[in-house]
Amino acid sequence: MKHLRLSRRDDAEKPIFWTVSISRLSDLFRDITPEFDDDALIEPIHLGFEDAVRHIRERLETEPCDAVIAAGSNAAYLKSRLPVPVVIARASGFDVMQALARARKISDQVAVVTYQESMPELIELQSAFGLALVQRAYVTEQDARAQISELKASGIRVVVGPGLVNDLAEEAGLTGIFLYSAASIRQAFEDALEIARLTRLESGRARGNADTRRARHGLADLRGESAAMEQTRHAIQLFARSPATVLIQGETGSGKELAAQALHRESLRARQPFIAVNCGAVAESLLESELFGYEEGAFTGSRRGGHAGLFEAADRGTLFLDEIGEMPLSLQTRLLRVLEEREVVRVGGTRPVPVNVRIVSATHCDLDQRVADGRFRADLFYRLGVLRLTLPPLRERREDVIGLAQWHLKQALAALGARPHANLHAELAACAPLLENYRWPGNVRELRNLMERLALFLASTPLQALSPSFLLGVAPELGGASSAPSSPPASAMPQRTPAPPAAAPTPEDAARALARCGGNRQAAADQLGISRTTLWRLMRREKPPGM
Ligand SMILES: Nc1ncnc2c1ncn2[C@@H]1O[C@H](COP(=O)(O)OP(=O)(O)OP(=O)(O)O)[C@@H](O)[C@H]1O
Repeated sequence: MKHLRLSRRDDAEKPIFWTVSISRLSDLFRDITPEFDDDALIEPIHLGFEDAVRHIRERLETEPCDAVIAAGSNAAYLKSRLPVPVVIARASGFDVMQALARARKISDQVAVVTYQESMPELIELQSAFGLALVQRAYVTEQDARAQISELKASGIRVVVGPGLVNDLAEEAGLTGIFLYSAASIRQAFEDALEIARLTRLESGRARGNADTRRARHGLADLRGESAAMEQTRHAIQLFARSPATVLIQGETGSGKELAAQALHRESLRARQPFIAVNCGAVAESLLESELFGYEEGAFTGSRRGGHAGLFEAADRGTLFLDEIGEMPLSLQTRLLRVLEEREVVRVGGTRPVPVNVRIVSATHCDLDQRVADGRFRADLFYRLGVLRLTLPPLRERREDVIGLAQWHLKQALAALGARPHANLHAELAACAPLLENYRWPGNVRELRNLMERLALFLASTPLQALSPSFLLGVAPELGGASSAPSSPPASAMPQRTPAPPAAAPTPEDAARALARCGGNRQAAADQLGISRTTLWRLMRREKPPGM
């Protein structure tokens, strides 16, 4: 979901979030906050309910805030009383299962107390966990307190619930088990980033920035001396002169978005917005209103005055529709109409708004096949692909591997404040058999990630020569092994011969990486050398355990 997140930026540009909690949720907020330092300014507010509302309302008179992040009844209270978006951190099914497993170790008489709604599906887990489960829902603090004393009187000793419930349970001499995991809090922070992005886009605050910051990359950033890359750059220059639609095809990490940005930067629209949206990562209903906008009253919760969609926001610029193959059929019809009429009608509206937008779309999937399967409209396919650009996978242009490796390694070393070895080129050339024989399922993104990993080890051991055996120690996958090491390799590590190419990550690999990274999608994607979009794709294919 790289498009749903603004890139690393100066503090002045970062969205501002306030996390609001009085319970032990504050500790979890505090622990997760540093992970988002590059993306947002996050400040804790240790207040709840009325006190929090009063405090926040006062501050909002003089200070900006893009979203408030809270959980449980406190979040619901704030949501209906604050004029800024309130993102509610929600416990996932996995959180509940983890909490129950912990509770089970203490007692087989467990109560789950949640805000407003109980979880009927938990009944089925009773026998799996060998538990006698009691479920309660509360509305107010008083209500929660009363429920807990009833539970205590009935012999319950362990209570699973949000922060307030934990505090009350412990006050009553029971054991409280906290319901939220780090992963659910991270998800709330991600949601807040997305909301800030959409709100800023709508208010026009980010529109000026989008001109140069969302299209950050130009033609020179698409590196590689192979004939295929030369041709790609040439085609981009040529296509930039035309207003026609461009369809970019290529495997994950092969540079499709870089190419789209370069196309925009080379075109006459370079000073106008470049707006990217991932058609696969946004729910159908949200994608519709995000793309086309909506009128006031179009649906419950719609904003007063309506909302301009991305077509309107990208007016005179470029709209990059990534993962176009994932666009639902109903929206395909609507998109086709916009392309033909050159005007959008907002959801719930009747008035056409003229738009002048160049559409560049990208896909990793075989769109011809989707058309043949009836999953993608043939007329839209032709309309989107007046011009076509295909980015070759890295394994088909092995002559680019060493140059790209050197460039990304130098960048990564510089980011760590470390100097590259004077003979870096020769050292990498000696590693060429390993690097060039590898299959690179994640293409240049995977190569970049690997170089970042290598830079970390080289920066921590400045006297270490970059030899093939050292490289293999850092990146066993180059020799056919699948796991990454957790500590710097021993320099005397024996060299292994390259094994058959590693396969692309599977949904199971994605699930394992997510578990290793505590649910942090960016970290998991980086570990696998894939984009968050690809990770998301793999997760969608993953069957929930036990099914
Ligand atoms: N030709 C290239 N030169 C230098 N770096 C590249 C090149 N191609 C890709 N990269 C690197 O790989 C990263 C991923 O590229 P990009 O996001 O454009 O891939 P993509 O094809 O859009 O991937 P996905 O389908 O997974 O979204 C870039 O951020 C860049 O660091």
